Amino acid sequence: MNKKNITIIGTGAYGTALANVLADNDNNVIMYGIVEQQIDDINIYHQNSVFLDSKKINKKIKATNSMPAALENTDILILGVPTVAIKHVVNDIIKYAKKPMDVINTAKGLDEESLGLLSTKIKKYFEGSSVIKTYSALYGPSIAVEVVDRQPTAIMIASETIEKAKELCEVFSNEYFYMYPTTDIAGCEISAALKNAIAIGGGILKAYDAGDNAHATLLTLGLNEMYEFGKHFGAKLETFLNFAGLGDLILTASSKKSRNFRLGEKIVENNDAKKALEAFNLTVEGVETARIAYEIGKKYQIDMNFFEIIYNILYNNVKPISLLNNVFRDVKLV
Ligand SMILES: NC(=O)C1=CN([C@@H]2O[C@H](COP(=O)(O)OP(=O)(O)OC[C@H]3O[C@@H](n4cnc5c(N)ncnc54)[C@H](O)[C@@H]3O)[C@@H](O)[C@H]2O)C=CC1
Ligand SMILES: O=C(CO)COP(=O)(O)O
Repeated sequence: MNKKNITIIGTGAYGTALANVLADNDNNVIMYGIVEQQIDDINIYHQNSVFLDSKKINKKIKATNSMPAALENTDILILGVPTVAIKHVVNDIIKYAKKPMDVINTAKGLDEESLGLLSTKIKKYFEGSSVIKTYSALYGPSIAVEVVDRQPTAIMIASETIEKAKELCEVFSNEYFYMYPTTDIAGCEISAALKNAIAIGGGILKAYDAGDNAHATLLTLGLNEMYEFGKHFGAKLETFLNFAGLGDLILTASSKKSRNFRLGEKIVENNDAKKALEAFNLTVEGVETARIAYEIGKKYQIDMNFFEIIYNILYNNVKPISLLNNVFRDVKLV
């Protein structure tokens, strides 16, 4: 495989983890960031301590605060910022990119405006420009810190064609990072977004010490609601059984390494979602997703008992105990 020139937008936890995989695979990797401290940390100390403690990353990774410099000769562009920042960064990318690129999104969210898919929105942002050659996105259980530790990780890449997905698998895959190709962008995206809200529920149940039976039941109900939701967007069942669906749901709704899970625990500690959110200064995509999923559920009359409960806890001042009291009552399976 030829060396690729890869630009990662964002110097956060996941962007850094992917940079490490790609540099380990001998690609040229440059990260674009807006926080000087993170850029210096990467360039000088070969670490990104705000997100990943003092774990060392590949010395070949470079970082810059100059978008034009970051986009000098890019073959593959990775959007490594949270959903809320995507519009802003794409505007700049269009201004400074020099040639058409394979664009890969990593954000896990939904589109609020159209009550639809984030991929549709991202492609729309690029519309009319010639800088996007193909669109793909990464999904699956991959907590950044474990990827940086080179612990075995398996995820999916969803592209518009299977040929492109397979080609990109070659770029990312190595002995600790396995990538599975698919064209089911909708299934992957819905799984990835919705599991974050379910992970908040996982943290809530854990904090109440609800037990392993309850936890397993939540995962089962959550997976069913994810699929019920996905059907409205033409998603395929097999994606929900793959790394993007079942895999990421099990991970994030069970692990203290997940920020969404930890937010759930904090909500119980505070007995109040608003207070917990005020004190929680980390990227938690599940909060916005719960609201948008709830709206989409209403629009398409999708039966989503779990999402209604979690929405009410997050936005309507309903106490977190209501998850324990209600989620096991109105059980509907696919
Ligand atoms: N952390 C993880 O383990 C994983 C995260 N993801 C997803 O990746 C996406 C990014 O998450 P993380 O890396 O975890 O977030 P993070 O909170 O660790 O980092 C976000 C980064 O984006 C940067 N940023 C924000 N606005 C920006 C802008 N306008 N221009 C340039 N940079 C900007 C911040 O400075 C920060 O460096 C999220 O959607 C998340 O769900 C996916 C898989 C694993
Ligand atoms: O999506 C993730 C792992 O696959 C990361 O989960 P959190 O955003 O909850 O930390």
